[in-house]
Amino acid sequence: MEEHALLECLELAMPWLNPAELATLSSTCKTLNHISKSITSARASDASRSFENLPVPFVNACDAHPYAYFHYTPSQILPFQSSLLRCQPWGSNNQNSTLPPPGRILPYTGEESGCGCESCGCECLCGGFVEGSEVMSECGPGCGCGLNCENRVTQRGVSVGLKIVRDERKGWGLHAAQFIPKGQFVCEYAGELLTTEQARRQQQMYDELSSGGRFSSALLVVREHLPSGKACLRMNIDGTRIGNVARFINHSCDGGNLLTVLVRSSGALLPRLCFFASKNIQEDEELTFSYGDIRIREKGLPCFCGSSCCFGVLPSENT
Ligand SMILES: C[S@@+](CC[C@H](N)C(=O)[O-])C[C@H]1O[C@@H](n2cnc3c(N)ncnc32)[C@H](O)[C@@H]1O
Repeated sequence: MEEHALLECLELAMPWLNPAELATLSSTCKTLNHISKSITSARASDASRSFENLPVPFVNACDAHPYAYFHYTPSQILPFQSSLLRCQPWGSNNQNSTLPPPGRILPYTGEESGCGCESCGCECLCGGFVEGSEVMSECGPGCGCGLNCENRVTQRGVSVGLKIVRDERKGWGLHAAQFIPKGQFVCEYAGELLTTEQARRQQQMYDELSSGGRFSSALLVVREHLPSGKACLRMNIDGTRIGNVARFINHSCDGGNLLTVLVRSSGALLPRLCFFASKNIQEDEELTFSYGDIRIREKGLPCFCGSSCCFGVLPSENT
C-alpha cells in the first residue's frame, strides 16, 4: 500500500481507539505520534463530538489529563441501543457530521398539522409544569409538530455555552461559558437506562473502583413522587460509560444552581431528566445540584463543594 493511502487508513482508524490504545500506538513512530496528538487536541476541544449545537471544550490548568473518555449520547438510551454505541469514533476532523445523534427523540417528519398544544394552535395537554410537582410535559412523538415547536424546549440539545473544567479535588466539573439566565434549559441527564437490578450491580462495582480513588461514576437514580409522597417511578440513568455533558455536573450540599425537572414528551414511554438554571448563573460559574439526601456513611467519599452548609461527605444512593 502506498504511504499516502496507509496514512489515510490510519487517520480513519485511530479515532476509534481509547486513550491507552492511542498512547501505545503513538509511541511507535513520529507519524503515529503526530496523528495521535491531533486526535487528542480534537477530543479536548469538544466533549460532545459535534452532537450538540455548540462545542463543549475541556479546560485543565491543574494536571496532565487533556480530556475524559466516554461515549456520547445527547439523550437517554435503552439497553438495546447501547450495544450500538460500544464503539464510537472521536477526534477525527469530519466526524459525526453524517451520523444521526444516538438516543435523541426523533421529531415528527410528516406534514406538520399542528400538534394540539397552545403554541401550535390546537388543544393537547403538552407544555408547562404539572402543578404541585417538578414534572413538565412537552410535545413529543405523539404530536404533529416539528422540532421548532415552542413546546419542545428540552429536545433541541444544549444551546448555552458550557465548558468542562478540571479541579484538583473534584475532578472534572461542568461550568457556564456564558451568562445563563434563571429558568433557562441547560441540558438533559443522558445515559443508559438500567433496570434496578443492573443499577445495583453497577453501583457496587463503581463503589469498589471509586474507593481506590481516580474513578468517577455517573449513575443517577431518579424517583418520581405522587402528591402523597410515595415514589411511583424509578429510573436509573447511567452516564458513566455512555453519557452527555451532564455526567460532569458535581454535587453541592446547598442545592447548587440547577433545578432537576422530569420532562414527559407526549407519546414517549419514559420521562427524561432535565436541568434548568434555578438562578442567574454568571460566566465561569460551576454548575451544580444536590445529589440527594445526605446519609453519612463511614466510607463515603469526601465532599469538596465548598458551600457553608457542606456535610463533608457526598450523598450516597442506597440502590
Ligand atoms: C457525576 S460525576 C461528576 C464528574 C466528576 N467530577 C468527573 O471527574 O467525571 C460524580 C463524581 O464526581 C465527584 N464529585 C462530585 N461532586 C463532588 C464534590 N462536591 N466533592 C468531591 N467530589 C465530587 C465524585 O467522585 C463523584 O463520584
